[in-house]
Amino acid sequence: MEVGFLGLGIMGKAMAANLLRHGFRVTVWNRTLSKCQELVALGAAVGETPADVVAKCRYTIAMLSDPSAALSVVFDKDGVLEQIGEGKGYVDMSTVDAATSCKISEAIKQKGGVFVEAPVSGSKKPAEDGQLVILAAGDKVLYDDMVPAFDVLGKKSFFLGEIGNGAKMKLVVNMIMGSMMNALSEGLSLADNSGLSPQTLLDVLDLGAIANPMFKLKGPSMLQGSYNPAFPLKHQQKDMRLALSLGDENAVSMPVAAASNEAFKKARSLGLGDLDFSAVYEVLKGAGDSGKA
Ligand SMILES: NC(=O)C1=CN([C@@H]2O[C@H](COP(=O)(O)OP(=O)(O)OC[C@H]3O[C@@H](n4cnc5c(N)ncnc54)[C@H](OP(=O)(O)O)[C@@H]3O)[C@@H](O)[C@H]2O)C=CC1
Ligand SMILES: O=CCCC(=O)O
Repeated sequence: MEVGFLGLGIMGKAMAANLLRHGFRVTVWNRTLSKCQELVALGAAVGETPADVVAKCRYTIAMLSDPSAALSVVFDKDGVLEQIGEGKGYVDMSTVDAATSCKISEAIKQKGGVFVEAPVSGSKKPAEDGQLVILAAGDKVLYDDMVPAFDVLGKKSFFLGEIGNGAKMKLVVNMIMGSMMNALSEGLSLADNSGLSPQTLLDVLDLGAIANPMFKLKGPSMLQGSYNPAFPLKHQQKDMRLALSLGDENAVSMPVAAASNEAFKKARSLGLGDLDFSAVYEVLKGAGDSGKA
């Protein structure tokens, strides 16, 4: 199967490499074109523009940072819309809001193409290992066509119906994840500031009812102040913002998420946006320290 791949950041690079390893023919494009070279070494071809990739491939996948990047790659000059049409499918796996997805879907349909949104749960390592959870919605025929690729990229894919449902599900999941990261950070800080060993707290958590892979993976590196980005904090804050906006639209009160968003915003304002989202611990640790007598 031949696919195009737009966006070779942390996730896109791992996902495109995975497709190549499994025998897919892949044509890649990235805004910073030099990032394509690593994929070329694995056998990828390069497109000069998103339009170029879509012209060449029946199916094109995108993995881009945020709504503005997702829209730009479709609607701007040399974008996807210039070449999409009858017999071509576009699959956006970026985390965006439902309105962005709907706008892209409508434009692609007007040109005769088909569209699926398919954001993912799981980070850099699951992307490298083909263990993502795919949250797809939109055109069911295109979804079925993409199953061989989804089977390589993920351990499970869900088809959630109409466009927007994949985006919404992803935002709900990440809203919970961001709030949990804040709760863990506050807990580590409280343990530390009240004379307990934060490492022992992690050991206790790991044996109880709230043990989870995220605490297990991120906890030890947070205690070392090591925040090598798997999931950049700026993207987590974007997801909290979009989830809060979904809450606004549906009159759902989300005080925990709102407070967590403030902590992520504060972390961004301190220049931590490109670090892993667990770097929010630096903000909450700081709050604890400043409270000391
Ligand atoms: N990292 C993670 O753990 C996960 C991330 N996600 C989501 O996946 C998406 C990608 O994440 P990730 O790979 O971590 O992000 P990165 O920041 O590593 O990569 C972002 C990608 O988007 C491209 N990009 C940004 N702005 C534009 C633009 N205006 N026009 C064209 N291309 C643009 C970047 O190009 P360039 O190289 O030129 O900057 C890069 O290829 C995000 O929506 C994120 O929320 C979902 C699950 C997990
Ligand atoms: O959007 C990023 C999600 C990261 C994860 O699921 O571990």
